Amino acid sequence: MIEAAGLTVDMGAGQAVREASFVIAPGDRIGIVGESGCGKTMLGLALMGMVPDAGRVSGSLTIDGTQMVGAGEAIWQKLRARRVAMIFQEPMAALNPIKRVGETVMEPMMVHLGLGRDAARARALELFREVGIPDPEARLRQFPHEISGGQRQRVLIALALACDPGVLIADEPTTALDANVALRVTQLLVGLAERRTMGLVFISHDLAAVARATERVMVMYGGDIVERGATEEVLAQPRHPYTRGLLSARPSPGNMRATGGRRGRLPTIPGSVPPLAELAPGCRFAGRCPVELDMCRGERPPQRGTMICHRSEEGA
Ligand SMILES: Nc1ncnc2c1ncn2[C@@H]1O[C@H](COP(=O)(O)OP(=O)(O)OP(=O)(O)O)[C@@H](O)[C@H]1O
Repeated sequence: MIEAAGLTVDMGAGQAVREASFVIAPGDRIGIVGESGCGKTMLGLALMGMVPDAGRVSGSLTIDGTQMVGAGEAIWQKLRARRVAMIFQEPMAALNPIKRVGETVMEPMMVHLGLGRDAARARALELFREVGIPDPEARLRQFPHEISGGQRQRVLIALALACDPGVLIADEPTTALDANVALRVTQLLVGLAERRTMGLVFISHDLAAVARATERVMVMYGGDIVERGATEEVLAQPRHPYTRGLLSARPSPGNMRATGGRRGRLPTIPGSVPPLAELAPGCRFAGRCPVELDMCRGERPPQRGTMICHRSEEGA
């Protein structure tokens, strides 16, 4: 349904996504993982034709066989919401605070599907039931601030499903939620993808959620997809040093101690030495790169084609 080949997003200051190639077929559940700033959201936005104005998209992206790189807004509007939909980060920011959530969910059905108010309301009610919102009649009339974080996320899922998309992109759908609610939202997304034979692109820092939600995973680092494969295999036997670092940085009592309590930071891998001798001036790891960056070229600022070392504030 979606095929990307050499898909690149250039933000002017650098490439947020570099030469990404992959296929998403109906029912595929694919994870995109990697640390903050590695390009996950920008890749999701590229699949929606919503890259910020400063960005330039090149390469190839076909949706249902139509080339979308260079396609005008009119073509995107036909596909967006109907073929590809996205759940955006931060439910509170993604919902209009002065609009009842029912109205928000009804709007795309009236605009894109041409449904009248009554039909759109009936369908919104059905969707609220499908995503597990209790007392859906009452919820339709509420404002975003009147419902819990978990329910706001479910409203956003209902909104994304409004036009029955073939692929749903969920950008950090569980990050703002506590562990129990996050687990239920993850299970909901998997169930929806299975029932509807809908593709699911699950973007997350949360490797446990990715393991639950997806069958395949792509690991991004500095705009590149550095590793990919069956989720179970990649998480159990990562091949790329960056993936190994990412996995060992998972917050656990052990590595919380190793990192002095800094969640999500990569701990030092004892004895690891960068394979390239030349390091950036001032690199505070002084020859002991904590993530074994096999592509570190010691350049500062990082040049196109180099991997950016996010672990060192001073060095690249
Ligand atoms: N509006 C923008 N204009 C210019 N550059 C941007 C813009 N938004 C993001 N970027 C840059 O694009 C790169 C990729 O950002 P992106 O938001 O895709 O990362 P991410 O992996 O989704 O991070 P996070 O997990 O924090 O959301 C970063 O270097 C970021 O600074």
